Amino acid sequence: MTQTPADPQATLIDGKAMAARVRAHVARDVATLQERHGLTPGLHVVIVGDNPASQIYVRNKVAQATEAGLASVKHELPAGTAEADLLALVARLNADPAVHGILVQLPLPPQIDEQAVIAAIAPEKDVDGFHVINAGKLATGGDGLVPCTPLGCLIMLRDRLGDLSGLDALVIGRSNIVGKPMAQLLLREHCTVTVAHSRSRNLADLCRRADIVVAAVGRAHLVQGDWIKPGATVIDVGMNRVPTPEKGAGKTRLAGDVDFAAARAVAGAITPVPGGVGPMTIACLLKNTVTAACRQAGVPLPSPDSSGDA
Ligand SMILES: NC(=O)C1=CN([C@@H]2O[C@H](COP(=O)(O)OP(=O)(O)OC[C@H]3O[C@@H](n4cnc5c(N)ncnc54)[C@H](OP(=O)(O)O)[C@@H]3O)[C@@H](O)[C@H]2O)C=CC1
Ligand SMILES: Nc1nc(=O)c2c([nH]1)NC[C@@H]1CN(c3ccc(C(=O)N[C@@H](CCC(=O)O)C(=O)O)cc3)C=[N+]21
Ligand SMILES: [Mg+2]
Repeated sequence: MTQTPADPQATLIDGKAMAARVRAHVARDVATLQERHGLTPGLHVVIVGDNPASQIYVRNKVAQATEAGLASVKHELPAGTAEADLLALVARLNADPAVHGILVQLPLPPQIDEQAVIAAIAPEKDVDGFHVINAGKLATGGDGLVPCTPLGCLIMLRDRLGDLSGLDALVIGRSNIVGKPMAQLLLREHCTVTVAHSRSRNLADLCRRADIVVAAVGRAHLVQGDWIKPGATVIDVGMNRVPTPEKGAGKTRLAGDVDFAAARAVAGAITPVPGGVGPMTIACLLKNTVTAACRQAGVPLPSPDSSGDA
């Protein structure tokens, strides 16, 4: 973990490879459930409108779910869908015993209240872990469904560091879907957790004290290399499209919230973007669907303590 002159670069945390291992594990569990109980976990993904980035994510989610042996269905609704119609679909999926997981892709068009839709999903089918019941369970020590992105980050952290107890963790960002649940998970792991946001002062100093930095902001290169404590573990959740004029007009590339090249020279380990948190998010969605299906069917998880389970 310590940097020596012979090893000046941080270890890359290969989220893509780790996600493939989690998915292989999910696939084994799905096969076991089929064999022992005739149970096929079903994941239904709902997308409203034709945001191209959302279309790609949803296609990847459905394809990876299918490959792992889940029954996966995509529901595509037009951009002008009324809230009542989306709520009616959610109600139908809630009532269908073959549906174990429901994901409504965010963001939703402006005429639809996202909170109302999340609240309408049956908490036991809320594989995003966004429902207030699941958020409340995470905050109070219950075993609800945990949001996929923070869960993926935690699996990577535990793979890298083992026991996280007592470590100083900084989470940058306080959204309900990433920052807050990430902070709750790290607290559950006995870290000393600081949560920073747009009003935080001295972000650089907060960062310099952290053994673990999770950046979930949505601003390319916000976190500078000289903010990183030598040897720290850096998890970059950010997914930012930045222009690459050298590749031609209008071309972009994906970048995280961390100045990767600079941070890599100081950190002990760091996730790349792409190939870090993103693939783990999708793998954890499949994992949550299997967890949800087992609970709904009243059967035990085939392998409860596997693949860096949180
Ligand atoms: N890889 C993956 O699987 C996923 C990636 N993402 C990516 O992660 C990033 C964050 O997503 P999300 O949580 O939904 O974003 P939000 O926009 O909901 O939240 C961003 C957070 O960052 C804070 N913030 C904004 N500017 C600063 C700043 N200058 N300094 C410190 N904090 C700041 C905001 O503070 P305040 O609360 O004060 O406004 C807010 O808490 C995005 O790039 C998103 O694309 C998201 C989900 C999944
Ligand atoms: N209800 C809901 N649940 C979500 O989990 C959800 C959502 N809405 N809305 C959008 C965000 C974003 N998100 C990503 C998942 C995977 C990658 C991913 O696989 N990224 C690849 C690269 C993808 C690319 O190249 O564009 C990577 O980082 O390697 C990215 C982003 C889930 N989200
Ligand atoms: Mg948002």
